[in-house]
Amino acid sequence: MKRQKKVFVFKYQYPSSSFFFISCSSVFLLIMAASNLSTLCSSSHSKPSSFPLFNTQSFSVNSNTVFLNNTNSFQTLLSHSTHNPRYTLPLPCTKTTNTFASVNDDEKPREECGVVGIYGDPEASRLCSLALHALQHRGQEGAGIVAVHDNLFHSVNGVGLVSDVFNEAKLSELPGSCAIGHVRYSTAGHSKLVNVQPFVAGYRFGSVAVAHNGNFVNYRSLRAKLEDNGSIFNTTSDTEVVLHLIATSKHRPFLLRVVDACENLKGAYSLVFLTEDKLVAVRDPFGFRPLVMGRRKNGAVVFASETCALDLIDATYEREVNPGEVVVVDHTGIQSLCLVTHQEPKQCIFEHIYFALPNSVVFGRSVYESRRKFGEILATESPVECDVVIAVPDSGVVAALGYAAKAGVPFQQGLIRSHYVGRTFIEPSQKIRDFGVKLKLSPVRGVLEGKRVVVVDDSIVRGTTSSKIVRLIKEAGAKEVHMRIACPPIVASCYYGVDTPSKEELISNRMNVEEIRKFIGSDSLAFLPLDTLKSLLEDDAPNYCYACFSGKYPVQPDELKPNSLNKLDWEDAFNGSLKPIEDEVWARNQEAGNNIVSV
Ligand SMILES: O=P(O)(O)OC[C@H]1O[C@H](OP(=O)(O)OP(=O)(O)O)[C@H](O)[C@@H]1O
Ligand SMILES: NC(=O)CC[C@H](N)C(=O)O
Repeated sequence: MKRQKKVFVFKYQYPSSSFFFISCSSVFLLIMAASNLSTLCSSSHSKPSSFPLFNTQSFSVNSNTVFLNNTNSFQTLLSHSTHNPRYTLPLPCTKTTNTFASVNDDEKPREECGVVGIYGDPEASRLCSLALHALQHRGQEGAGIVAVHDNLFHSVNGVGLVSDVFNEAKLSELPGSCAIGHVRYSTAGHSKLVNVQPFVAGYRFGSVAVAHNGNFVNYRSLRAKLEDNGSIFNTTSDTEVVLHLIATSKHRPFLLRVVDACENLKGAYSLVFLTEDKLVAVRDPFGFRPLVMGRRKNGAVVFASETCALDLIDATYEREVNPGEVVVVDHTGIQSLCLVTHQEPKQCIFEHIYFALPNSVVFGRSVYESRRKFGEILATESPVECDVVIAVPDSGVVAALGYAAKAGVPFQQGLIRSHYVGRTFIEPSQKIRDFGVKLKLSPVRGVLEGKRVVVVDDSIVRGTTSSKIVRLIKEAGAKEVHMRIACPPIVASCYYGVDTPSKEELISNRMNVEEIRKFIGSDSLAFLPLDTLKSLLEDDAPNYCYACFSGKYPVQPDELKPNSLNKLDWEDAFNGSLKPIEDEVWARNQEAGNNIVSV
């Protein structure tokens, strides 16, 4: 039986644009139809609460029943394959190129993926590649771009850095004025070509490409359900489920399929979709991961994970995609829908601490300013007699500048970072990994010798980096080494797109501050207290997720992250459901001592 859609529509009185509010079963949609793009998107940093009031008006979608609703409850409306040859869904209109390069893997918190989408620029794929360069810090495992031209999808992707994957010849294989791109760090599914995004799929009514930043916490159960209904998966990435959900949705048009798919998703997602004629950007109702919108002088609309990508391609920042918002761009203009009623957003504070570039504005705040303040607070709350302040480059630099300024002590470059070693230098064995820090960071003896040194870093995860750094600095002749960490202790794993290790592997979960100090060998150690961090954010404090510092998860993960030491390689095998085997067969196998492990 066809699902009956109950539709609530609100029209916003706004010159040359209309805002509608719709409810599609349990999902509420706010449609903001704009005939005048410049009018619609003229806001500066739009905050969650900046949505205007709505006036009710009947509106019918697909001839279904229309219901009126009260406007007031919405006043505070709030505000993540490339197709590759192994992808076997019907893709009659897709041309694909894969590029292979080296791939690394490590056990640090991995950066976030980065996404970009461009609508209406003849150089769409070139601009996408530039934007991906700007977002490279968010993912270094793989990169890809999908462009659409004359209803044909063209895709280039590969493992490695953007510069490894794209060159002039590759970009010339991506014609068209609309494109999406992705740089990947895996959270679900291993770091292999098959999981490099964007993914492209063909379904009954056309083709769709998707790029995702985030992590679906109900991925395994969704996948199991889809597989039970006959879906055949071609990757081991959580992102693929969204394509199956869209393909199996009974709704039409495409936009409602996206909304229907999102109804089923739990967790973090900043997504960009590309169809033959549309670019769609979606941010989950909690707004865990960032997504901004901008525009180029020629009117081309750009979506990107961070404003630094907009800056690079001369696009003017217009606003954030609000938590729970679906923004659709096509030849008729821009429509905006909202997936749910008011929810307090839970934006990732770690974007400000570590992931984002300091020149970006994330969640309406300057990352540079946040980090500088974190450093200042550390200097105020955890002062120590010292001669020099140094940073662990790169992400500790701005906080160190803040610390030095506040403490009135000179900031110096006591550690030189090799830019030929990636942000996530990886080695499979701990023994070799230990060389990683040494390879990446070299001490400057002249700065450190005989000095009492304050070292500022953004975070301690397992404690590997800190312990190596303290040793390096002491070997360079420092008299004292005082570690200052510009974030609270990380005690819980992230399920929303940050590939932090399991709880058991986090040093702050196993040791108190004094024990960590002894472990890393510093003369003193201080973290930024969580309460202080919250008070710095002032009224915005409730709008952030602190789960990695508190273990309080806004969206409960369906299952706990396995200890990476026990991670199973079959995760990437195409051998059926990834859902834990919980039935009798599993019990029998266990009794029989068969080697089947539930993760
Ligand atoms: O306690 P650990 O497990 O060693 O992880 C913490 C370290 O990892 C990150 O550095 P990374 O090299 O990834 O990033 P960066 O180059 O941006 O500083 C972070 O800045 C810490 O230095
Ligand atoms: N870091 C991310 O945002 C990862 C996106 C997606 N979950 C993947 O593993 O590819």
